[in-house]
Amino acid sequence: MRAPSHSVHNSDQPRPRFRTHPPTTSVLVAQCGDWSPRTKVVGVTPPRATGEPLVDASDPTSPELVLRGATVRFGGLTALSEVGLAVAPRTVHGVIGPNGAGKTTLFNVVCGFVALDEGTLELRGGERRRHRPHHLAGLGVARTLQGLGLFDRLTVLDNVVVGADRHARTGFLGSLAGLPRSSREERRLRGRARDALAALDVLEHADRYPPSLPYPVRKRVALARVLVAEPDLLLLDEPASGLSSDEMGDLGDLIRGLTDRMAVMLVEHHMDLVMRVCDEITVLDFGRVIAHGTPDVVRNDPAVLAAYLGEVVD
Ligand SMILES: Nc1ncnc2c1ncn2[C@@H]1O[C@H](COP(=O)(O)OP(=O)(O)OP(=O)(O)O)[C@@H](O)[C@H]1O
Repeated sequence: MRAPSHSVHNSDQPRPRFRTHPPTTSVLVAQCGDWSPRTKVVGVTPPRATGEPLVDASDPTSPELVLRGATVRFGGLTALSEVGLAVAPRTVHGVIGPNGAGKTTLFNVVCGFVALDEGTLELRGGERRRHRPHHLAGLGVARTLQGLGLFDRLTVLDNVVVGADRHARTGFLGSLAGLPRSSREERRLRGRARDALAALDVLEHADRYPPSLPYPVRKRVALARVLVAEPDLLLLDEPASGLSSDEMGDLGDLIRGLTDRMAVMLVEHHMDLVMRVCDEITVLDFGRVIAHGTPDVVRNDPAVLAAYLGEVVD
């Protein structure tokens, strides 16, 4: 790993740009990019490496996700180093950084695919170093995959019913094992799946099979499948890949619309989309947080500009 060419943020010492407040109530009040005019309470000051738990499932204003001192090593390589981050409810929190910065590793930590070597992860289910990926739905977290992961041999509607599993009394695995669902429950889940498809404007394709649909439609179906679980926190991993600029504009509107119901953590390379939709952004480089704040703060941060070495950040 090459040595950082600039100073890095120590998660124990909040950067002077941020207003620091007592934990949990600490907020940045910000106007965000092109999404003004609106003044919204967004963001939670990045937490210190140690301290009292911040996530409180009974408090709708508490963060959905808190990482403290998050460190992951792969052999001799430190992929994440003392990362502190908090995702406020009903906001879009972007995670950006150059190639190899640690974005995917961070995502995988939240999803339970990678365990922390040091530090803690808090979700609504409590503080932990690692949780199992199959517990994610129960913790109110859903994720999209870079690949769409749709079942080709299931109709669009059935693909989305699979995502409603969290709300089923007899889960998808249970039904695979031959446990019957009542017809009432089946109707309820199908109703939910139809609502999710309608919300994403793809209900007309409910009876079709994914391979027969254009890519942008399949992307919406994949999103419907995670939204039907009604997560508190949605993890979006490069959702703009493969979309045209018009489609990206629609996606931006869609992501903003989700904040009525949930928080979104967005890993994305398309800076225009990130700057447009995010309430706040954490910037990683060499596994460390080098900047955090609103799009306007981040896009003008010299450390961010240096990390991108001339890439346009707007
Ligand atoms: N399983 C692994 N084993 C060893 N090294 C890994 C592993 N996963 C990631 N790394 C290394 O950790 C560092 C961070 O990788 P990561 O994929 O998280 O970065 P990224 O920001 O997602 O990059 P990109 O934008 O290119 O996808 C890189 O140096 C990468 O080579």
